[in-house]
Amino acid sequence: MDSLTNHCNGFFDPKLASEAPIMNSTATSDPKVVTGTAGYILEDVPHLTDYCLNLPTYPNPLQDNPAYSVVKQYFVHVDDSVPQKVVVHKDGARGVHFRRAGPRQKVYFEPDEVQAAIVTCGGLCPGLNTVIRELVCGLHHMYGVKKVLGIIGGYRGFYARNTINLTPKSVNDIHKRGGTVLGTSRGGHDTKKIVDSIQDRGINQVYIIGGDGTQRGASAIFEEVRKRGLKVSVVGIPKTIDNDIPVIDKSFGFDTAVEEAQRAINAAHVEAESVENGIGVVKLMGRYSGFIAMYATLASRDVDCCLIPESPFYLEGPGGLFEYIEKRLKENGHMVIVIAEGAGQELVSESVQSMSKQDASGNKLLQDVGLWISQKIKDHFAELKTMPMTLKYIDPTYMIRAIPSNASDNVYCTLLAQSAVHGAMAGYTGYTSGLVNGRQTYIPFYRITERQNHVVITDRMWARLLSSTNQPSFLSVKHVNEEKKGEEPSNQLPDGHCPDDILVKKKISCIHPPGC
Ligand SMILES: Nc1ncnc2c1ncn2[C@@H]1O[C@H](COP(=O)(O)OP(=O)(O)OP(=O)(O)O)[C@@H](O)[C@H]1O
Ligand SMILES: O=P(O)(O)OC[C@H]1O[C@](O)(CO)[C@@H](O)[C@@H]1O
Ligand SMILES: [Mg+2]
Repeated sequence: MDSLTNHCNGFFDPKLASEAPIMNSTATSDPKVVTGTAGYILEDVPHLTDYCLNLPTYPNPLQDNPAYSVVKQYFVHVDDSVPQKVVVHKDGARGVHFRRAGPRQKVYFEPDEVQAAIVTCGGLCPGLNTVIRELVCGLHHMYGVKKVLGIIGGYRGFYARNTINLTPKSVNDIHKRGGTVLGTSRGGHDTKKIVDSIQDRGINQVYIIGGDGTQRGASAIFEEVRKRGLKVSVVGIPKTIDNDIPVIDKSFGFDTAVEEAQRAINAAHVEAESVENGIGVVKLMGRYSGFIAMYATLASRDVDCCLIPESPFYLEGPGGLFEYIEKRLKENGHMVIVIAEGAGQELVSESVQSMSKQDASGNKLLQDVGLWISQKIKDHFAELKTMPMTLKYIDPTYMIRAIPSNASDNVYCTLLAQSAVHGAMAGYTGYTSGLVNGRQTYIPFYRITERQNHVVITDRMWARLLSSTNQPSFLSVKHVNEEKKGEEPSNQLPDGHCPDDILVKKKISCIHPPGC
């Protein structure tokens, strides 16, 4: 393999490989922001030509592909962008936009020149294999790219493990399996070693599938690649079962996980309603964000109480959980509680000795809130003596993420993967491929990594949940006002997502038009 094919200049003249790359004026990776009339802002993504001069372009091979040549306007117009907010006021600014994903007229790689690599990092999520499959097939069938490496075992696989060759044949039916055929890991991100490996192997397109931590790692890789002047497109594909990645509509595998959670909730409901004063407790994933618990609750309608990390609750006294459980049992004879793994951690730490351990990636390891709350409820009713009850605790944690993705997630994964490939072939880099308001876009890494997505408990979606379960909000009017005061003003958000458009404005600097 030619180890120089991923150098900006080495592609043309091997002698230049040892020299410093020629950079143009945008060599530092400041955000690329374009402004237009009526408050239009494009938060653009980096391009290889930002730092590699005189790169040759080639006609997109898709123009000769019979499947695509019949499509009117198949190629995306260079000025197409997608608004982050679709609800607007008549006098409001047009706001932040992202570059629309899709194939471009010109590409910056010849098929034979491409050496792609795919890696999966972080926890499992339904759909990982589908994304891998569609990256391989997209590269192969749409662009004629034959060389695709699978990096084994997450980031550390770049420098500590073997790679495998991925072909359309070898990935043909992997989408029917849960997990990731490449394996995954936490920790082990060593930017320099990873980029050394990218350089040594002649990799010039890197597809990095993973959650918030992974995207931070991808951003570091992009910066190092850029610093070294390598012609390497670094592309993130957002994966998170917790739906905690901001900006995007939702993450792939989320619907599958919510659907699978229904089975656990159904079981808890059947168990609970079959005995006198039956209580079913189901613990679902959600380290810092309670989206799975919230959507699983809304979908099921059998849940009487949903507890998530974003909504603090308390057990004893008026308005507390125990009071509500007693009331529900008196009214209905049974109840179901869904609790996200990150809920009530402050309460658990009070009663269980906190170990404050971290996993290999630095994520806080949580106490088992499901077991804890089940025991607390049992103790409460044992003390009460007047109300015998039966509690069944179900923990389907890993079952909801280790399954293959459902049909709609498969389609979603396919579009994500194909968009990622189109972007890399067109020379874009340093971006996450993501769905914004139903459209595929390229989002700069800093927008993905600057914060986590959380359920906003003063938003309509949480209100819908409260009205469907009739559970207490556990919040006083004072709390709600404080919560609202702490938020950035927002009027155009998808329900249940944090406002985030303001955050970035503090960080970005305009580069176009001059003087902006
Ligand atoms: N700030 C960071 N800089 C560089 N690499 C990071 C950073 N944070 C995490 N990583 C790396 O990213 C990989 C995945 O991180 P992590 O285990 O936090 O999972 P994740 O991508 O957030 O996915 P999920 O939380 O959904 O399972 C790990 O290999 C970790 O070392
Ligand atoms: O046990 P593992 O593999 O670290 O994964 C658990 C974590 O992964 C997540 O699903 C995020 O991917 C969290 O909800 C959960 O805390
Ligand atoms: Mg994470």
